[in-house]
Amino acid sequence: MYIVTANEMYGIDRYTTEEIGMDGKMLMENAGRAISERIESNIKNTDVITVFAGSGNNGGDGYVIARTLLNRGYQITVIQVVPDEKITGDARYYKNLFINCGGSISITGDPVEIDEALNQTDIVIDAILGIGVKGELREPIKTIVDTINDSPVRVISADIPSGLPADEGAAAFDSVQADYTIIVGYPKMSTFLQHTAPFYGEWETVDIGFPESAQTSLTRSVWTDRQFKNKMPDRKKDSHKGDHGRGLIIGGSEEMPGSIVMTVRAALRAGAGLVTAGSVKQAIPVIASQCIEATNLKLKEFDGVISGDQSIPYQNYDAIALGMGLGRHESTRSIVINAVRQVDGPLILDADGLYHIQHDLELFKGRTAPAVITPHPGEMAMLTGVSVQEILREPFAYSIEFARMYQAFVVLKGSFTIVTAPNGHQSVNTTGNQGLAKGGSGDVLTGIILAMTMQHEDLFDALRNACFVHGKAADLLVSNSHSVYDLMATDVVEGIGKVYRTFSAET
Ligand SMILES: NC(=O)C1=CN([C@@H]2O[C@H](COP(=O)(O)OP(=O)(O)OC[C@H]3O[C@@H](n4cnc5c(N)ncnc54)[C@H](O)[C@@H]3O)[C@@H](O)[C@H]2O)[C@H](O)CC1
Ligand SMILES: [K+]
Repeated sequence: MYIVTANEMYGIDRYTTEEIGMDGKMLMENAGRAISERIESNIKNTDVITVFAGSGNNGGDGYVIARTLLNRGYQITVIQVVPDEKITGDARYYKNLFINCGGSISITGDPVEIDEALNQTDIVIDAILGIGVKGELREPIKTIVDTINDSPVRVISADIPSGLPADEGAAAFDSVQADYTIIVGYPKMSTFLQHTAPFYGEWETVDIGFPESAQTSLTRSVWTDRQFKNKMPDRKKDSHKGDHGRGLIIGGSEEMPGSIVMTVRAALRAGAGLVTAGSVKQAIPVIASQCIEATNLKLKEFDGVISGDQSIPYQNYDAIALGMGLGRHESTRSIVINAVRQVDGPLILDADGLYHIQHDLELFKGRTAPAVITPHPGEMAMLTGVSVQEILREPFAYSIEFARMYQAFVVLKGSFTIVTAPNGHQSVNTTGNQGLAKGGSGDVLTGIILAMTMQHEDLFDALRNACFVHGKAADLLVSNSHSVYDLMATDVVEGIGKVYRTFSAET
């Protein structure tokens, strides 16, 4: 499922009308009808419905919905929140059809009248503004949006909650709070941003007839169950441990032996053939007792942390993960710097590994094998020199800038983790829940990433599948034996098996 910006959506619209030759009116009729079908399956036939229609094509969709539901016997009226001369083009055409079918319209922006209407309404269809919203809401629309939000009525938004920007980047906005949004064509970027996603309520998309060829330039999508299943490599019956990768995980310190344990366990559960944990001698007994399946590599230490002054036989491994529980001691830094310089297979940097590389990012440009960074928004802010708020406001843009500039894969973690490839292609993960907002979750993800990297031919697929498995494990656990309160990172490791069983054709 592709994710679009407003501009990309307008481009698809233009292509469909100008190149394919579909009439704009037909698209609007298709949109209004498809939305009406979904509305019908979400309401009672006794519900009193009010459509709020604005001046643009979103208002036009509103008039198609009003006519469709009126003709199906629903009690439905329209409040047009802009003066009549603003209704032009296709929207005017559909307004006239609604009137010709006996529909009734009141034209008002008066909050008292609107409040009275809301008191007699069960369902609001929000067709005030679509993806054409620009800047702050003007009056009377701003007050109307507040009035709708203050009312207990159920709100169904057409395409996008009115006022909400389709794209990332907006700091402040007023928006209708929808209970349910029926999105036209493709989900917009704001469906997957932490601060804008909640305005959509539940959502789904409707197909209005855009041709497949309209999608060719799109590079941003949601990673789905089906894609996970398609891209998950088969395990051959005659395979042996060497076929599933030999991974090295470097991290841990005397004070923090736990996080590398979670990474190692997750890598093994996720299917890595052989995993070696490289750490200080003080941490190895903990790692060895918690993951008896792993082998250990005792690294030189300095004051309880891994010493930067040593060489590591990276060439013996298929992929390396580095950083969890490493600590921020100056003497550890050159382990990270040297790894970025020397590891000539896939290198995954996480946690303190990212801290140590922050001033030497240029080294990524000299690598011949891929690098993966797995920052949370705070770490991404550190790496890019902007605030966390800025990262959260434009996670797609900051990820793409980093990935392109340093030719690295970026896994920007969050409620919608975004995976970005060096060529700028992006994928959003929608599995996972708030139970994952806990210490250790990132360590587990890194272990899964390491295992997936060694089992997939394509690294972008590996990263997307890793994020999928991590979130899905949490989802399955929360829907069965756990809750978003008690879920721990170690539970998520155990949940990996549930994901594989659920998606495996053999069980
Ligand atoms: N191909 C498609 O995606 C289709 C989309 N449809 C629907 O059309 C809208 C987009 O329509 P558009 O006319 O471009 O924009 P809007 O309806 O969002 O409204 C523009 C309208 O709003 C006024 N306005 C803009 N900003 C503000 C503001 N801050 N305050 C107040 N008023 C504002 C502006 O003056 C314009 O008059 C899309 O979302 C779909 O719902 C088609 O129906 C089918 C094809
Ligand atoms: K809307």
